[in-house]
Amino acid sequence: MTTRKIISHSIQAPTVTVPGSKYLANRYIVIAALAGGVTTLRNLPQNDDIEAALEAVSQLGARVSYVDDGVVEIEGITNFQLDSDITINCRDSGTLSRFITAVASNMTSDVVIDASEQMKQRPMDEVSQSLRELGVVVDSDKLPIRLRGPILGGVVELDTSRSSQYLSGLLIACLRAESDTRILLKGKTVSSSYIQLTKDAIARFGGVVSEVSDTELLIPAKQQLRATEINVASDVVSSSYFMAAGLLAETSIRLESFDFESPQGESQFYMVLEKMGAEVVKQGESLVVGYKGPLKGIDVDMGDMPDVVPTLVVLALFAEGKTNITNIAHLAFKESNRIVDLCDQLNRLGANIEYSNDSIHVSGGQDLQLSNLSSCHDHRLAMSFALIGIRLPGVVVEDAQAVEKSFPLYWEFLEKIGVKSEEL
Ligand SMILES: O=C(O)C1=C[C@@H](OP(=O)(O)O)[C@@H](O)[C@H](O)C1
Ligand SMILES: C=C(OP(=O)(O)O)C(=O)O
Repeated sequence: MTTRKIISHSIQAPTVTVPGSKYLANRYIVIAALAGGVTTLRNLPQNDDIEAALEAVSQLGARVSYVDDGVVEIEGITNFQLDSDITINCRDSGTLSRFITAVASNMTSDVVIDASEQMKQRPMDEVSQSLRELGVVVDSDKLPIRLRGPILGGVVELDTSRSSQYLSGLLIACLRAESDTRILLKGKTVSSSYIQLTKDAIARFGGVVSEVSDTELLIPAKQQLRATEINVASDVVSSSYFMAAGLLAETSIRLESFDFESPQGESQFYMVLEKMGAEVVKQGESLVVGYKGPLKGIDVDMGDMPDVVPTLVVLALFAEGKTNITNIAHLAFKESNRIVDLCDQLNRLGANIEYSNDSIHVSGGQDLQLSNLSSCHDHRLAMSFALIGIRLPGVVVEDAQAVEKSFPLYWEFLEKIGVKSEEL
């Protein structure tokens, strides 16, 4: 475990281009594995989750070639019956665990899906139960899970009130099912914009998913997906840390190649900042977020922007007045419990944050005292906590290497924009 102290900053209107989106990459990699031919992915982010995804599809028989920096070719699986059992390690990735459990259900030989101890605590029941209903043999509702396909198809009820990833995984996996699949949604779908991200990714490979109604989806059977060439757009969540860094340093920040077209909820985080009083300017493909004066607390529903809640809470600590964040019960099932762990850690600074099972209430402008903050092995807490050092130099982030999950170069990126930190 590494510990980092944020020492000082000298941020002055920097320009940043963040790496490619892990969200898009996760989708393209598994869909490419099911497609015929060779897919080329450019601007692929290099991080632990994506490494695990590439390893997983290559274990299933896709041929993965590293062509150049950030360029990978994936030749789709041709033989869905492997000679021996395999065990896939999803490490800390919830997205991969949910997606690959469904995708590997197309194999007619045994596959074991495993993951880190942290990931094993996150729910998988909805995935295993729905796959069983679709004809897959699944031995457990918790990781590690041993399964054997194929996916026969049919009608399945799916509860998407804890995670949208269950549905995204099924939409991708059932493209190859033996007969049509109808998915009937139960409960309120959380993080619903991620479903559109999945549908768009499927469409890029020529796949079809029809929306029969708000609660029913139809996936035609035995689809022949076509390999393609994709330049992975930039990561909208990684961008959030630099927007926040600029505002905390009372300067502006320019994000180049910002993915304005993304359906992912977090791509609209700049609008939340605008509501708090930031100046936001779109210049071609760049987004400039500027400081106009102290930010103001707001009331905001973050149900569809789950992954930038830690960034927002850190900003809210330094805003005037109260920020009330609602509709976030699903944050309990992330790498950490992103309601309880996030707030308990920040309260070590004397922040006085209140929370319930689906909301966080931050009173800005409290007197903060230096303290060590544990990331709780959650990359998003590590990256957000580091930003506090811009206002409170000396803050220490424990378990700082958690950033490797999505953004291993985070500390170097911070250094480049003028935030100095050191490993203790
Ligand atoms: O489909 C995806 O890529 C993701 C969906 C969201 O999860 P939930 O649907 O579980 O909220 C998000 O928090 C996660 O980081 C990635
Ligand atoms: C929750 C996250 O990822 P995952 O669910 O894939 O572990 C995240 O990246 O913030």
